[in-house]
Amino acid sequence: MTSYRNFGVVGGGAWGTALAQLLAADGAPVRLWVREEDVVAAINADHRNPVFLPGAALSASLTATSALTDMAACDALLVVVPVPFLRAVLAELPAGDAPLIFCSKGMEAGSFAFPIDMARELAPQRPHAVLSGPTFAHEVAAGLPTAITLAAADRDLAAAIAGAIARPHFRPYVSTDVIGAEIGGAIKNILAIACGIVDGAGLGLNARAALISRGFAEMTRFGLARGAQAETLAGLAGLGDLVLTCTSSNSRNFTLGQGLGRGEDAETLMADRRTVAEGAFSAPVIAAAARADGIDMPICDTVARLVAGETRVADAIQALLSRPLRSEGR
Ligand SMILES: NC(=O)C1=CN([C@@H]2O[C@H](COP(=O)(O)OP(=O)(O)OC[C@H]3O[C@@H](n4cnc5c(N)ncnc54)[C@H](O)[C@@H]3O)[C@@H](O)[C@H]2O)C=CC1
Ligand SMILES: O=C(CO)COP(=O)(O)O
Repeated sequence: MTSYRNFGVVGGGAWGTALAQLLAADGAPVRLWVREEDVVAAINADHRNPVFLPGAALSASLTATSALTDMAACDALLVVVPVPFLRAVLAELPAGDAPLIFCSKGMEAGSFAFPIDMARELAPQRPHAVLSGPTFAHEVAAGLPTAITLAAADRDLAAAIAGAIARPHFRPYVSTDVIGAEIGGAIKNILAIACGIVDGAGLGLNARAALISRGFAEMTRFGLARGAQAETLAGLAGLGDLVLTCTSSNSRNFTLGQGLGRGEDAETLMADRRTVAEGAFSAPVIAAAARADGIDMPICDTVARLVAGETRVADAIQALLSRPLRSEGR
């Protein structure tokens, strides 16, 4: 079985930096591609990423570069670029046959592509995998216990990557259900916004539990229709991540929702922030994909309309609560 030793990480936000640190903590050399020159300089000089992961001390063996060509020497690449910017970065990646392991959570506007779909189009010669689960970046960087799904269509590839990135406190579970892992991560972000809205509007914990549960029903409907396995959606990359981000103000999606719930508008909340709340990008895309496929996703659709400023929180809640009664299995 191939063993991967020379990892590169493409994307120096909070999650890319935390994953690079995970792999470099034992002194292994890890190359991190970072778009922002000030962040490259801070990582190489001070071993810190003050913009995206303040507070985490980084190993000296983790080095940053702003040249994508420097990633050509790596034998596996973790790709951690937010989905709206992913296509442009993939198009600039140097050619090679090192596997791409996608760690971003979202669906692209217009194409309805998940990261793996973009990779099939732009880097078909490379093997592909998905890494997704309940993983706040600052906790992984701090070495706190974490479990995650590592999915690849080729089980041997998944097992080889899982073995190479596993650490005593970081435990990947192997799966071949790539689409399930991608759908779980993309949809939980949208539902985290919904739960933040409920929190910001002071609607109580019953409402939050109802949203998690009915939101999971939406994730399951969408996932099963696209060939995902129920056990993946009920696992770390689906329900596990849903619970994490729907219950914590460490989640950027949840805090965006809290602002919306307090009555602030989405444009103001998202202006000037350098971090991403992927759910705000994915909500209209998933809602449109579901509509096109005839899949009922009222919560995701409502989040999309709230983020677009097309409805107010009070009206949206009223509309959701006044839907006709139905059986729970639907
Ligand atoms: N932060 C976390 O705890 C976790 C994040 N993720 C996912 O990882 C992905 C990346 O998120 P974070 O690392 O948290 O990002 P972040 O929010 O910390 O930083 C924003 C990132 O976007 C990049 N960016 C901004 N404009 C860009 C452009 N025009 N072209 C290319 N890149 C651009 C920045 O360089 C930076 O890397 C997202 O899909 C997120 O959902 C997944 C698991 C955990
Ligand atoms: O995906 C995450 C944890 O698994 C991070 O969530 P946020 O992007 O909402 O902060």
